[in-house]
Amino acid sequence: MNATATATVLDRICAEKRKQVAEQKSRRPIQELLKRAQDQAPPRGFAASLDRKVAELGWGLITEIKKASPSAGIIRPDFKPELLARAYQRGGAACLSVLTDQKFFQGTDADLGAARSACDIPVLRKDFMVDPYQIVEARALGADCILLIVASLTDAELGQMEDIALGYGMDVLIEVHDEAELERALKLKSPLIGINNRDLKIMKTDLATTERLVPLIPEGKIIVSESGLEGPGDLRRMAAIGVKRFLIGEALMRRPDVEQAVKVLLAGAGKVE
Ligand SMILES: O=C(O)c1ccccc1NCC(=O)[C@H](O)[C@H](O)COP(=O)(O)O
Repeated sequence: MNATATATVLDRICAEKRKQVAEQKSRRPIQELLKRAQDQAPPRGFAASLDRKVAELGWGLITEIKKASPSAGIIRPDFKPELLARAYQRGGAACLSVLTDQKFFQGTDADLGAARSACDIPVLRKDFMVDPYQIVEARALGADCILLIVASLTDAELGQMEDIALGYGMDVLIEVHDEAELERALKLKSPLIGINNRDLKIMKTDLATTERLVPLIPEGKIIVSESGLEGPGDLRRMAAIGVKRFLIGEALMRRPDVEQAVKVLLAGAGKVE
């Protein structure tokens, strides 16, 4: 069996990303990005915003701006990042996640800028980080937080990219899907641990992933349950194990009125002590 035959979706996305970054480096040298990153206003404080919303509403939602995905195809044909960002904020979101990958998610870097300029809440650049160049690029675009997927990086790469992001004052969401990845994530500095309920190798989503990993996470870490969350019952199920911060994309993106969808979700979940 050759490598291509066994490659997962995540492998294919990361391989493509490495090619794109190599091209991008020759189009836009790192010196230019470093300058733009220095000129940005300070990051908005991603984890702090989640904490404030948990104190205020009982829940901290990271609502995602995602036009399409490998698992679902086109999710939202009528796609206006700035309108979605404003509506999410009005609905009660703590933070935004904006997909900037073009080939697999039909996102763009411009989507991030448009969304962030349209609201006051912090924004995660949701992309597949494979090179330190992309961390500087994220800050140059104005991102307040980046995602590092443990499954696609070595320990050395994780440490290096985390250090660059923390050096800029950005937050870093470290994403894991199983026990081995969690063990590696816990060696890093960032307190933000995202448990992805979606298995990126087989594209299956199961909320039991969060339930299985939460007991293994020491106090002091901030847990975010990601993917496959749909209704108030899912939030209450997670609250039963102490998880009150969530990253939600598709279930909200499919609703015509995302402001109302967030309000209904939060009201339905109630305030759980
Ligand atoms: O969503 C996908 O199909 C996907 C495929 C391959 C890699 C990553 C993928 N999703 C990224 C995400 O982490 C989700 O967009 C995010 O957690 C929100 O999930 P959902 O609420 O299920 O849209």
